Amino acid sequence: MSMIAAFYGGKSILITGATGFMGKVLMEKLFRTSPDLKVVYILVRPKQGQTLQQRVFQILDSKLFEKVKEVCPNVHEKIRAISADLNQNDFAISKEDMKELLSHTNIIFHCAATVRFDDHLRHAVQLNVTATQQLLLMASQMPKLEAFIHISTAFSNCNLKHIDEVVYPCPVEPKKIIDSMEWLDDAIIDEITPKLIGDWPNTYTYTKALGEVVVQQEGGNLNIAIIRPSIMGATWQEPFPGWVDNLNGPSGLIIAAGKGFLRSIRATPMAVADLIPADTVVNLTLAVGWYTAVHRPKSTLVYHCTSGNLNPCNWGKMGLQVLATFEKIPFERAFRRPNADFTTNNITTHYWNAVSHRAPAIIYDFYLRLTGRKPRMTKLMNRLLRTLSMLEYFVNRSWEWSTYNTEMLMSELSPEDQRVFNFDVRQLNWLEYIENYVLGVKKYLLKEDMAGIPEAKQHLKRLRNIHYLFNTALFLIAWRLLIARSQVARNVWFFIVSFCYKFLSYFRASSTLNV
Ligand SMILES: CCCCCCCCCCCCCCCCCCCCCCCC(=O)SCCNC(=O)CCNC(=O)[C@H](O)C(C)(C)COP(=O)(O)OP(=O)(O)OC[C@H]1O[C@@H](n2cnc3c(N)ncnc32)[C@H](O)[C@@H]1OP(=O)(O)O
Ligand SMILES: NC(=O)C1=CN([C@@H]2O[C@H](COP(=O)(O)OP(=O)(O)OC[C@H]3O[C@@H](n4cnc5c(N)ncnc54)[C@H](OP(=O)(O)O)[C@@H]3O)[C@@H](O)[C@H]2O)C=CC1
Repeated sequence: MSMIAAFYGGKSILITGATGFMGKVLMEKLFRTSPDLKVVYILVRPKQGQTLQQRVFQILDSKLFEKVKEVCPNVHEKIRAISADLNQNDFAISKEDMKELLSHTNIIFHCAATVRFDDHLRHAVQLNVTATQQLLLMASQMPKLEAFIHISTAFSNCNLKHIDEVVYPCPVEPKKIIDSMEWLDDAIIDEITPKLIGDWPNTYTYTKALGEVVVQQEGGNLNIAIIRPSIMGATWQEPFPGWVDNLNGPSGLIIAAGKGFLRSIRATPMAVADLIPADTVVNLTLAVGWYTAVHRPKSTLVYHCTSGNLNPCNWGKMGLQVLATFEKIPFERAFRRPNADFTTNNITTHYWNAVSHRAPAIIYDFYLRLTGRKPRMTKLMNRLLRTLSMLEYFVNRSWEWSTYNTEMLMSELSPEDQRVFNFDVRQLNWLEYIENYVLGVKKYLLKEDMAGIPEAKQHLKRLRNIHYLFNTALFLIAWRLLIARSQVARNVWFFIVSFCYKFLSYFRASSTLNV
């Protein structure tokens, strides 16, 4: 019997960010392994015209929850969606709901965050720092609370090269940042943001670092742990391989490459691609929840959930495997044949951006205009280039994350728990994982049918022919223009033609003699 699964039985668990990528995988695993848990409270905001209940039903109706519905048929009764907005005071939770949360919650998993790299500092601070502070305050009023698990990111200290499982101080105290956000206006915040974030690459990583300091400073007597996943990718094994439902991290770029929009990316092939499957993160999170509640470590432990030091894969290997998978499992209606490459310096990056990204977009938009349609490719390409520029920081560097606490925890688990809550990335086969990832992107993100693969392959063949035809025509036109203008080119041309003629004549003569 799994001790961890048994631990969550009968418990009341509060999850923030349950509607997000990680939150859904976390809820799924909790219900599948501990169907006898008492209740999962989730803090949800109404969104896109959907009520809370509609959002919950949509999640439960997805393929991700198919197995859960078999093991825990009354799962919908065990999820209690609480209307909350983490940007508001007291999260805008009603008095009754707050009372219920405070009196019943046993474990908190705090996953909610803004993960946008370009978020305005005020908003990023509100969600990633102030909301964490408020949640800690709530937690301190929960008499039955056994553990508070805060999800951070391995990149919260990406301004360092070697990162230990400790909370690092920030140059400016989080309290001062929170206070200043209250009275500074947006224009001034915009102006001081680069100075405040210093050598952090964006407001996301910076505010996640501040969030950790808040957890450490204001955790009081709570049993707290911090988990730092690296780049969370599709699921590895559970509930099935390849599940992913948003464009963050590599997923959006896999689509862009598979559809033929992305042709080159400024990345260092040898840099470590520190991906970590979402189910691995969730397994570690649940194990940490159990360990923190049962063993009550004296200080706040930080756990790195990374792959680089145990089972490294680099961007070069990952890119090649992604491309190889497109050969077997192409995406439908590609714009061009998938054929991306890595560039390593500014000049080649600008060159390929002009030739492989902007020029085809302009030509295609011209064609759309000619055929009476609205041009859209240049806009899409500009967005892609903006996204690439934001991600570049992470694909041109390698970090070392120590994983002592994570390995210590692994050794504390029973063999059964090591199996059920496996977070040992040494067992991960990257090639297989990446292939399943690409397949998952096709099935669950693009919602493409596998039956369409033969047609997708045909389409790629047509694109290849168009490509050859286009290149040949371009070459002939350029050559014709050159011959018309340059005596040297004409001489070269006559030399080649006469050489070919002589070669053919010799070949014909010798084959006649042989006969
Ligand atoms: C040798 C052969 C080589 C071949 C290579 C080819 C294969 C390619 C494989 C992949 C290789 C490299 C992948 C590198 C990925 C590295 C990621 C590193 C990240 C590490 C960070 C730390 C991890 C974390 O802690 S948190 C999670 C990370 N957070 C994110 O990823 C968020 C990033 N996104 C943003 O910040 C924004 O969305 C932004 C700034 C990118 C775009 O903002 P904007 O306002 O312009 O647009 P949106 O409104 O957000 O969206 C507009 C539009 O774009 C779509 N979109 C959104 N995000 C992405 C994306 N990441 N990629 C592609 N497209 C994206 C979005 O859906 C919208 O589409 P619509 O159609 O308009 O709805
Ligand atoms: N994805 C990754 O690669 C990595 C993620 N992490 C961390 O893991 C955690 C989960 O990330 P992930 O699941 O990918 O993120 P998502 O963007 O998928 O999910 C974010 C969640 O936060 C919720 N949220 C955002 N704003 C509010 C608000 N004002 N009120 C209530 N809820 C809100 C979202 O709700 P809604 O659905 O309403 O928008 C959503 O449920 C984050 O803490 C992130 O920093 C760490 C490393 C890597």
